[in-house]
Amino acid sequence: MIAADESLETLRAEHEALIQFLYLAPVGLVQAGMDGEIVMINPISAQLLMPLSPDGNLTNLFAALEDVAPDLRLQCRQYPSNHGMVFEGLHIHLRASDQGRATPQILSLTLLKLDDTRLMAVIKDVTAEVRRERQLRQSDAWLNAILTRISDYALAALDRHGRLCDWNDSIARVTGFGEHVVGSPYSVFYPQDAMTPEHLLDRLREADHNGWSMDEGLRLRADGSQFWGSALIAPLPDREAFDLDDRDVDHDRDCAPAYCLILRDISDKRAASEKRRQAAFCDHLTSLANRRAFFEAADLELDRAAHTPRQLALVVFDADHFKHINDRHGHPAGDRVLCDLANALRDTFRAVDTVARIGGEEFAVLLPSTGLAQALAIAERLCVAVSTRLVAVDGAEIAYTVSAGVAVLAAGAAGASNGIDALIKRADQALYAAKTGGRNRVAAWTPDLPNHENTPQRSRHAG
Ligand SMILES: Nc1nc2c(ncn2[C@@H]2O[C@H](COP(=O)(O)OP(=O)(O)OP(=O)(O)O)[C@@H](O)[C@H]2O)c(=O)[nH]1
Repeated sequence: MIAADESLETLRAEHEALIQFLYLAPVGLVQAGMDGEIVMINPISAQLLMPLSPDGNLTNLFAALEDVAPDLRLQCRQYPSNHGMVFEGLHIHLRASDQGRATPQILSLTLLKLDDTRLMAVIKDVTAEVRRERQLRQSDAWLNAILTRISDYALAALDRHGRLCDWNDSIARVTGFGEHVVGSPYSVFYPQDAMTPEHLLDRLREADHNGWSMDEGLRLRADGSQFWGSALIAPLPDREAFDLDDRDVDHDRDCAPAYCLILRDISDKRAASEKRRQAAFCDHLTSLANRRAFFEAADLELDRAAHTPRQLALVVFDADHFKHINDRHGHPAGDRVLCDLANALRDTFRAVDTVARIGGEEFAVLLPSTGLAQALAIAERLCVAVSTRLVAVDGAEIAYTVSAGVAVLAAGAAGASNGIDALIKRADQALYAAKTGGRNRVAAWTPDLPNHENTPQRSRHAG
């Protein structure tokens, strides 16, 4: 009897020590059921998750993170084994407006499946770490570019407008273009739609500002075939000083080499780099850009618009009565509808637009250099196209519709704006107007639209 009491006491002490550990652990820990219902949560997790919970009620892990990491539920459901790491160090990007914070925050989430009924989540604030990593990656890319064998590259001189100043064998070797390419903008090496004249100048400005500018993506050969390449642009150290915005015609100075372009065929590295990019920037369900990719693209576009005044349009799309579709056909069927909507978006927008899934059934498209009329027309086209589609799931054919809100940042307004959050808020107000106006429609933001932040119909705290 005494032995039984002692072992019970030991058990209690161990349990107490475990609880103490959970409470004092320097990272957030959450134990949940397979449906996300929270069983145990330590103070750090509560601190990090509470501001995200739509209703302030921290009872379900998936619900708390639904707006900022809509993939979780699906990934857990699809995890093939009865225990193991569902994912490790998933970065969840929170905007300032997600939490009423002054600065954005990045959380790292690791999710372990303990057995068929239990999940354990480890949550950390990695904002500072990620910033440092990003700086290191940029330096790495630059060093790599310098150190790799020069024969892999096409090397070209560009004038201050980004036009090719001369031609050499390396250009022919990598791209197949002949001497006639001299005088063309370097976008001649990019597929149609992948670069606008503004983007071309943006890259030059970024090179002026940062010392270099690098991008990776599909490139074009003279015969029309495409390859996966990187393009590094760096200002020449001994170029004549000039102001890019100075459009005075001075022929000699106009044609003088001002930048070097290093174009590289990295097709053999595409698989590895695509895998890395997909993991970090793609939405797991739809393969569209995820929230992180969207906000990074938005910051870049706003920065560009602040330097070179231009319009920037944002369209937010939201599937109508989606809860009803889930309730009637099941969550997996709902997922299929979301994938169908993603395909429709992909087919409708240009390569220079950023098409992203930014919440569960919410999508956003950023259209650089686009005005209101054009954005409205393309959003309308998408809504009409979707309303005529049927998604076949398990013998049923599901019809669905979407509503859209459009907001445009006027040329010259980027510098004075409160960033992308303000633009999202406007597009959201317009979306709300489209919803209350009957759904399956597009609405544009106007100053008289009500601020719906606290209305119960739409509880969105993201953006
Ligand atoms: N299948 C599926 N459903 C999701 C996902 N993310 C969110 N949802 C569901 O989307 C639904 C959104 O519901 P509500 O916000 O009430 O909006 P709604 O029913 O679309 O109604 P309106 O937006 O007002 O037209 C909820 O039922 C969520 O569970 C997902 O990844 N997959």
